[in-house]
Amino acid sequence: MPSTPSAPVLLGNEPGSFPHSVLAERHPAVIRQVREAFPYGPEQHRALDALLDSCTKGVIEELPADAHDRDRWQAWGLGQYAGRSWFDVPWLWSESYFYRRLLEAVGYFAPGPWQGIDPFRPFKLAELDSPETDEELAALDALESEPPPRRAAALLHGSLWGNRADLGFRLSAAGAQAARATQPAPGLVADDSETLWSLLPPSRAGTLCLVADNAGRELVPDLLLVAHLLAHGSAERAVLHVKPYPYYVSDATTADVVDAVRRLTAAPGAAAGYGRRLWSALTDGRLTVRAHPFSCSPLPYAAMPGDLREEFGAATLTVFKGDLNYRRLVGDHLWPPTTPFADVTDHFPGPVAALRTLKSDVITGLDASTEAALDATEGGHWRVGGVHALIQVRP
Ligand SMILES: O=P(O)(O)OC[C@H]1O[C@](O)(CO)[C@@H](O)[C@@H]1O
Repeated sequence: MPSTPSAPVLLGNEPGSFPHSVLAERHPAVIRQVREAFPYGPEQHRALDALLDSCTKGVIEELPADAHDRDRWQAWGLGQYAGRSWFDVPWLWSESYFYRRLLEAVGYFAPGPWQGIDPFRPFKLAELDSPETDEELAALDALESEPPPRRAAALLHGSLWGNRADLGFRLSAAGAQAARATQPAPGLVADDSETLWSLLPPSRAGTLCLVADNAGRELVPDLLLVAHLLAHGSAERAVLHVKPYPYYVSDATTADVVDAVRRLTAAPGAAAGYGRRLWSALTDGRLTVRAHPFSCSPLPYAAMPGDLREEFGAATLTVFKGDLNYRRLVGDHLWPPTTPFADVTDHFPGPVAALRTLKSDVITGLDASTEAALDATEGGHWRVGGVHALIQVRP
């Protein structure tokens, strides 16, 4: 990326900044919520106390010697960061490691009765079962009479704005207040949807990769979009990339995909048809689910391993959903907002798109007038409030 200006990596050590609030306030709130959601035993409570102490006042500690993924985390920088404050290392790294340690504290990885029990599952299920999800699914009935391109556009926007439904984000009072303050004026700050559709013409054979973000009310519209694209020939195959373990509270895992598809098949009206199509696409291999370890890595996608690079390189289009995936795609830097999206995704091996609502300071690809208008009307809140969104594409 020779023409791209360098920009500072985001750290969490500036009091008053958004990253600092995530480490100092949101992570303790996540520990509290998880503790209250399950009847964990004394050992787990002690481990959660220790994590709370470490992540707010202590330093990053090594993984236990017998941890199954110790080598992987060493390769991802653990040796370099151990012993340093959680606030002084790259924010992305610190957040990712927090979720890794939280799962360990509740016994998610260790053989035993709590192995594989998702500490965020109650919150994810509550959202999937909510009246809002019912309403969103009922709205599909009216779409049935629309011509396929209009239906596709509606489903694309459903998937995009579904990214507002982020359980971790709601734990931040600042984020929720900012969102309320500027409603009801959500707007797209960049819209490359025409380019996106040009990469998915109805007759095109090829593979669509969708790098999913949150479960529940984001994953459901993601799946609806995938079902539509498969049914209308915009993609012959689709690969849904999910997380190999629970992460950032509501990120989707394979279990969440199963819950979402079952929710669709059991729904009344048109939603059930989408569910049945997804079920058969999964069964016959047109839709596959991938849970690559790198999906939970604390590193940007510029550092992805060869197998993933090959896979994305062979896809017709890879769509990255959500804020965190955006940060990892463009690099977790405080870029000047007018930095071209094409420059910061230069490393990516194929056509790539981002569908994201804005929930962190990272932003690229704005035109100068949009940036000026946002700054003038909202100060810095537009970056983190979750009320604006973007569709960016690098063919
Ligand atoms: O679910 P998303 O859209 O990836 O958002 C994750 C959120 O979590 C954060 O990492 C903060 O924890 C923000 O960057 C982002 O707002």
